[in-house]
Amino acid sequence: MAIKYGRPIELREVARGTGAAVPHALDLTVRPRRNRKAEWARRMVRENVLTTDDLIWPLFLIDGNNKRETIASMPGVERLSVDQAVREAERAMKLTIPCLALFPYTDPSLRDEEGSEATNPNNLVCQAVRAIKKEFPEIGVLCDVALDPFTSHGHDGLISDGKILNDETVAVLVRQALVQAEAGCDIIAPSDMMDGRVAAIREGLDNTGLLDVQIMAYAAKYASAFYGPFRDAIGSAKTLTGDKRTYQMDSANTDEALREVELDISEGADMVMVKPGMPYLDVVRRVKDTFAMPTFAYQVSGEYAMIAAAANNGWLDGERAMMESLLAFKRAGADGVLSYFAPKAAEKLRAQG
Ligand SMILES: NCC(=O)CCC(=O)O
Ligand SMILES: [Mg+2]
Repeated sequence: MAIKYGRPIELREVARGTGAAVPHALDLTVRPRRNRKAEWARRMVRENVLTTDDLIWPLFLIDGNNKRETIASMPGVERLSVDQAVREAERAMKLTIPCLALFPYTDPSLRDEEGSEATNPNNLVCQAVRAIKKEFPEIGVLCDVALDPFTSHGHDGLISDGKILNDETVAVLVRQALVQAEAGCDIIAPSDMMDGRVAAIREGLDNTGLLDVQIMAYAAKYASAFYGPFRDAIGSAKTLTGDKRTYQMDSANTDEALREVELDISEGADMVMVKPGMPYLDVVRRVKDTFAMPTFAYQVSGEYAMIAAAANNGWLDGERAMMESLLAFKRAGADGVLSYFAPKAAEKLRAQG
């Protein structure tokens, strides 16, 4: 006799209730709310989870010693001297955040038209990479590749006659990537949106024997108003002339994002990124579904600032909004999120056990 699983039909509807019909009960067989009736039940059917493994923590660097500077448009985020960045690396280790991303505030006296400080093997980023990797070799360090923290005009590339030069910029970006990789960074993340930079950087790394250095391409990076506070943080807000729409993507497009991502993968990107985050979750989903690559999203400074400002005004429950916004990236298919909330979110996740 075949084994029958499940209860006989006549037993199914025997509830633990009184047996009496509920007045005004709707004739519903399916009641989705049953699976939400208690925390244990909600946990059991939960489809997506956020863990500390999903977080990449961006840090801002500044010259000096034992220095921490607040950033007015990013409450709770500071610029850190290298020694303080090492302390945050220790905090990240304890919080089991797998990776840090480094962004420098370059002293204005070191900024020039060509962004030459970007290729100085002893610049702030390289110093921080060496210091962090020396004390905490087990934490991942990601370095951004683009010229905007280093140029007097605040653009990511070289300019001639008001135009951003693609191929000339790529040559400089390769040199920037090499000094960072030689300092010991684990992931090179080109954020400049020049065409062909991933292939050129991969070739440069491979020719130098840096075969294990990964590339996370800012593959679909949009020209966005949400980067405002970041430009305050790295000091390029005041100096930026014009906008970045000839190289960053038009926010109206998603097919184009797929073509950009496809190119970067074909050029050797190990991981791809969509940026900004929350306003572009549709792009994250399409990229993940199309390429099944490790896919990251950047919850950028403006997204952080909106939540932080509303929370500081008492208009939002900041902690809940933070966790909900981060989980949204997982739901959209992201494998991880670069977020200024990383340490706070990790603390909360660890407190929850
Ligand atoms: N290349 C890194 C960024 O541009 C970050 C933008 C932001 O957080 O607003
Ligand atoms: Mg591209």
